[in-house]
Formats: sequence, C-alpha cells, structure tokens
Amino acid sequence: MIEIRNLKKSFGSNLIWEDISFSIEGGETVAIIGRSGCGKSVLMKHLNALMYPDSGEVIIDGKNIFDLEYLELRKMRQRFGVLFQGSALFDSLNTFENIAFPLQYFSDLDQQSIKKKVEEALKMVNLEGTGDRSTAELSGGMRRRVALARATILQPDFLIYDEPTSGLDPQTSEEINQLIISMAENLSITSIVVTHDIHSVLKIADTVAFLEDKGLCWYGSIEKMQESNNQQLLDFVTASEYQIRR
Ligand SMILES: Nc1ncnc2c1ncn2[C@@H]1O[C@H](COP(=O)(O)OP(=O)(O)OP(=O)(O)O)[C@@H](O)[C@H]1O
Repeated sequence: MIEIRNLKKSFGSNLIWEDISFSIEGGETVAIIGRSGCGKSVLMKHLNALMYPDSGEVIIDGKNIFDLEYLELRKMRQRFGVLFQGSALFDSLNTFENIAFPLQYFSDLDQQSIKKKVEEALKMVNLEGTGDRSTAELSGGMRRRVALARATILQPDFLIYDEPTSGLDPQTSEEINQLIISMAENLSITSIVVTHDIHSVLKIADTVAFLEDKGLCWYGSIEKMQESNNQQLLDFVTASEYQIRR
C-alpha cells in the first residue's frame, strides 16, 4: 500500500499542488488523470522519491520514503518498475538484451537463468521468438511490449506507467490495455497509470485520481466516476470525447 499524505510541491513561485492525499491499495490499478501541466508526472516522481515535496509524506510499508537513507532508498526504488513514455529502449541492444538489462545489473543470476527469465517475459507479452530482433525495427506497439517486459523483469511490487497508450492506434492501445490488466492480475502488481486516454482509464482502472486546481479535485472508484456530478471531472472527461454513462 502507498499512502500519499498532504503533499505540497512548488518549483520556485510555481505552485503545482497545495495538498494531495490519497491511498493506493496493494494490487489496485489507479489512474492519475488531469489536464496538461497539472502535475501528474511530478506526482509520479514523488512515489519513488525521484522528487521531494515541499511538505507531506509518501508512506510505503509504514515508512515515509522521504526519510529513507541511501541504501534503504535504493532498495525501495527497486520495488518500482517504470514504463516510460515512448518506451525508452536502448536501440543499440537487441530485444533480448533490453529485457535482460535490469537482471544483468541488479541480480546475480547466471546467464542460463537470465535466458529462461527473458524467454518467459517475452512469452508474457506475446513476443516469443523475437529476442534477436533489433528494437529499432519493431513497431510502436511491440516496442511498448518489450518495455513492459523489461519493466516487470525484476518482479516489482509497483509499476508506474507513463502514458502507456500514447501514440498508438486504437487496436494496439487495446492490446496494451489487456497487458496492463493481465500484469496486474498475474503478477499481483500495484499499478499507477498516468494517462490522458479516458477509454484506457475505463478499461484498466479500479480507482481514479483527478488533479485540478492545484490539488486532488476528485478521487474514487471507476464506478463512482461514471456516476459523478463533479462538474470539473465531467468537463474533463467530456473534453476527452467520452460521455459519462448516466
Ligand atoms: N524539474 C522541474 N523544474 C521546474 N518545473 C518543473 C519541473 N518539472 C515539472 N515542472 C513544472 O511542473 C508543472 C507540472 O508538470 P508535469 O510534467 O507534472 O505535468 P503533467 O500533468 O504531467 O503534464 P502533461 O500531461 O503535459 O505530461 C509544469 O508547470 C512544469 O513546467
């Protein structure tokens, strides 16, 4: 479980949010939504202490991560996988090497065990037999799947997705949505998804956190979101070309 308590963040005179509090339960998929510049990516970077707040806490397993010492912090960060926007693959490495990369650096597995794990990961993202392909020649959807295999190879407890469907066609987006759902179910991963894609939110999220007006404007289950009368939430969702079912 991740508890976000009274987070306040500004950059100089630019106040991003005043006071954000909500909890992310173990195994849950939470979508963080809101207009450009509301601080979704900044919030994401607070969850594994890549950024520090002006005040407030992020509690994981009873400890405020902003109080952790270097080694504890390193250990905590290893519990997070991140699917970066645009996949962030190393194009000088092939598909197998990209997925194996975290294992080479952060585990003491022998080469045979690494090979087995990477093959399992490729299977999980429906890319069996593509290990020797150059990532530069893969389609956008395939690159996203390789990135997902790499982000989960160390079996993280938490997986942060930064715009996982951006730039993909609807069918490929749907494949990625299905993979996010199966990752959460099969690997018991707690997922935090930053996205503008309301269709994706409706498919994958258990809970939605909507940032607006320098704070958390609305928070609740996906079912409650579809019945909400919160005008700002309605405006945001409607502008996203989706009419909330009534
Ligand atoms: N390192 C930084 N230094 C100064 N300002 C920053 C820094 N990082 C982010 N900001 C500012 O914080 C605000 C929120 O940025 P953030 O990237 O979190 O928005 P976002 O909601 O993720 O936007 P988008 O949907 O466009 O990706 C912006 O005004 C941005 O300029």
